[in-house]
Amino acid sequence: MSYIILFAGLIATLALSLIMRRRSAIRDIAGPPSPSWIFGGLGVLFLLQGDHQQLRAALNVGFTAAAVRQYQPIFEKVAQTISEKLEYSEVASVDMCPLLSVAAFDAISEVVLGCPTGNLDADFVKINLEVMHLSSTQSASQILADALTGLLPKWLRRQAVNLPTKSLKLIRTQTSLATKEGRRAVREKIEAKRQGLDPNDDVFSLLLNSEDSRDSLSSEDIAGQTSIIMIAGGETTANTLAFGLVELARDPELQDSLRAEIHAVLGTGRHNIAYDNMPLLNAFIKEALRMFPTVPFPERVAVQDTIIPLSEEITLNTGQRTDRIPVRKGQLVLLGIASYQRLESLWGDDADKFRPSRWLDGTVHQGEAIGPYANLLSFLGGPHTCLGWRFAVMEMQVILCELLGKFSFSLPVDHVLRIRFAATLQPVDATGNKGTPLCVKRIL
Ligand code: HEM
Repeated sequence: MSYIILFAGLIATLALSLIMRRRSAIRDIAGPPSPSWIFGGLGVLFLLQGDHQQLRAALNVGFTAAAVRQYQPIFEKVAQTISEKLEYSEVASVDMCPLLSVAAFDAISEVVLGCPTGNLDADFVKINLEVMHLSSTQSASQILADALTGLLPKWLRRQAVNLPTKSLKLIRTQTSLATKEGRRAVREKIEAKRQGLDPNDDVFSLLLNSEDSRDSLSSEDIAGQTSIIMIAGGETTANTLAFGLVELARDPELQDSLRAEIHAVLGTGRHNIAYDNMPLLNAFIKEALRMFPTVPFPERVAVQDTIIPLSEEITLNTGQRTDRIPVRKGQLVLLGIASYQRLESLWGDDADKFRPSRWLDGTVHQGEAIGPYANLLSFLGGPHTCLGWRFAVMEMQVILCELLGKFSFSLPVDHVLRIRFAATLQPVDATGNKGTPLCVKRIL
């Protein structure tokens, strides 16, 4: 981990400090994130400025606090499925990563498309799970080839998208199957409405039926989001949960306290559980997001010349001191989120320690709010702030309550956890592959 932080510190801390001093700086570098050349299409992540604002405002209808509350029963069902799988597992230690990936995919399929995974096209399901694992299975040369392709001039990149590399082939197929599946889901909802059936509570139904979005969103706009939502919402949530479970397995005392809070709340009944009113659970989620931001270094291309103001002066290699960095239009800026969230100057001497109590004892960094949740940048900030952050928080709340309420987690004797950065931040096991093997014991 320290390598990642050092790397980030070298190339990107500057860019982050800036956001802290003047929040609007992030808006001046609001250009497209680098993978836009691969995906293209209609996905909200890849649009810019006016087009982006308009589409995002319309899509937001499916991601408000009120909308997300309606999805709670689906998250609970998905969480129970993980429990059932754990119950029947007979191995000494269970790799939680694949279970969490499948759960995250199930949650998105049902909440967004309104369709359980079992009813989706089998090739679409398979390709999505492959894409979720793409960044953890790429060789060093594949990563380098993709990164270099991203640096080609725009006209050449348009052609390069069709290169037969493993990652480009996978992403092309995922985008095309996702759009097909999204169109099918939209068609079925329109047909159900024509037949006078009540609309469901899924995101696409809300978008098709809400007064706020139906005039500004075409069916094709909605279907066109399927690919990016599947990708943006899957591995991100699954990896945060996986890192969090390892921290719980390391700290039996923390696990007991969290379980006591969960039992106290669940003991009062399983209906309409007020997950937001569980202080330790929410502190735990914030700490997992702070320590393990799954998108640790998002990239931006400046849309105009701008000045990035720094919170502290730095010395340039010319010896000159400065508190600002000029950025030219078109220049690439890396946002060192992982560094920002471990800066000792902001989070204290124990910034590198997993300590959820910092969110409860008043020692947490208070400053200008720069992200949508808990003053963290894990969901980014500015115009491209994660659209699904409330969705992700509730999904994590529900899954943690279900798992911790019923099981205890401990580290296997030969436990090794390394952290890899390959597009997302991933837990890696002793074999060098993505994985978090944990000993899991039923307690209730
Ligand atoms: C812990 C879980 C999650 C984390 C840490 C996370 C983080 C992020 C980050 C950092 C971005 C900005 C990426 C960039 O611009 O380069 C983003 C964008 C986005 N996320 Fe999430 N995300 C999570 C879960 C979700 C979920 C569950 C969904 C949907 C169901 C979702 C949907 C989106 C969408 C649609 C965007 C694009 C927003 C836009 O460009 O306007 N995310 N997310």
